Amino acid sequence: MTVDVTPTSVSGINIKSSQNRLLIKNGRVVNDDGIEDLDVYIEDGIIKQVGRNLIIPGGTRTIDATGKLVMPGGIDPHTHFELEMMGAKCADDFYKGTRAAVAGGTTCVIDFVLPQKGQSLLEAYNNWREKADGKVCCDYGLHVGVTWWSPAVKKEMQQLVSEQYGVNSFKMFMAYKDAWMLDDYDLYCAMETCAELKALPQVHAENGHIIARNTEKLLAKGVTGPEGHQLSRDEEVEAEAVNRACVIANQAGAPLYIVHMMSKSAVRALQLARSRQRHALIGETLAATVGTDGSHYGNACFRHAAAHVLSPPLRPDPSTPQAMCEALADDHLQLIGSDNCTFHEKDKQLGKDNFAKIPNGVNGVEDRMAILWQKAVNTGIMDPCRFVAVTSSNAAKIFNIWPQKGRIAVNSDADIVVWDPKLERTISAANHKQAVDFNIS
Ligand SMILES: NC(=O)NCCC(=O)O
Ligand SMILES: [Zn+2]
Repeated sequence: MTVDVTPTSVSGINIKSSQNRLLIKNGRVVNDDGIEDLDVYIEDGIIKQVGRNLIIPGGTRTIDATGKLVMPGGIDPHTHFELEMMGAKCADDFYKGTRAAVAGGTTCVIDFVLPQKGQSLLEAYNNWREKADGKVCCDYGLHVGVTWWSPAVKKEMQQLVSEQYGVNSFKMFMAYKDAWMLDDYDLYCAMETCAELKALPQVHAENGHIIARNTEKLLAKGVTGPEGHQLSRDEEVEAEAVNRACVIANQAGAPLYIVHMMSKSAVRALQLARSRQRHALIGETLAATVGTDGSHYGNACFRHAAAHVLSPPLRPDPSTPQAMCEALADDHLQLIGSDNCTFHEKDKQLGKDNFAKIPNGVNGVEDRMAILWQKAVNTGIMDPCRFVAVTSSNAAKIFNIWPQKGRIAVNSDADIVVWDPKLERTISAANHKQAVDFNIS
């Protein structure tokens, strides 16, 4: 991600007030380490006072948050806006995607720059900045993908971590053979470079060679529908790659962040690796796997089944969603992202006769916080403080973003959501850049 925050554009959002002073009154403030009944006063996008009976200037716009929770805005560590992959382009651009994010209570997203094989990382980074700047409705940062390896890539990684770019995380793929996948040698080199640069390596952990061979075998047997997607890459294929990625990170002397962990087997592999690892192992899961399971791949309707195709896939084991909530609650996993990567129906049709050609990706940037609230907080698996940790403050800490983010405290950026526990969603959000609030109901 970059440390820079680009200016926000709020065009198109129903702005209720352009005042730069806002008081959120009578709410319960939730941080990752406690809950208190407090009022929050914001001026020019910065939290100026937190307490009761605050003395504030006249004419300040007030939100009555009685019965509501006042929480740090969500940070979604994993989105793909305007990404081109598998012959299609994601339906959400940076405007639509970040607008949806804010409507769901997320005030910062971290997207992925994914260079084509052979493409300059700097060129790809600049392209992504061009796509996003001026369009985003909330803060954003960028992780950069290392999709091929050479001394030139290493040099560009060194440049990208400089203050000019501020990147501090690089993502490598162990899947998508013949596209973004790195072999183990190159993955080792990339992780060593991350360790040298004090950047955080991230991996998509699935065994791309096994997936490729299983796909050939399934197609030869006449399995062409979306059910073939999960059959070609079961839990073991994910867990093996998690273990291998941890071993390589350990050898490279690097910490490791594993994106979109989708199965109980993968979480077990991560837990096992933690007992021997020299550096931190961080696990992210997705709203999709907390929200539902892989039974959709058996749906007779191609449109329905293909809409659920993402990698790693949703798992057929129906106990997976609850297990993922428990893993987040117990700190076996540390974050929940959306991996928002939406495709129009016509694009999913590219794989009508061959599941391996269905563009991979689902929605979730708007729904991430509500899904976790419903599945984990309302069920008693997780308390609101842990909810704040896994949806916001852990990302702020892990990616070292703006230390003042992810926390409701004096002098923090006023990225705030007012959360209605009865409606199970945000009813209002304040964005620090313009100190506006908007009603999304
Ligand atoms: N996850 C997925 O299926 N699509 C987005 C690209 C990726 O992260 O693998
Ligand atoms: Zn992704």
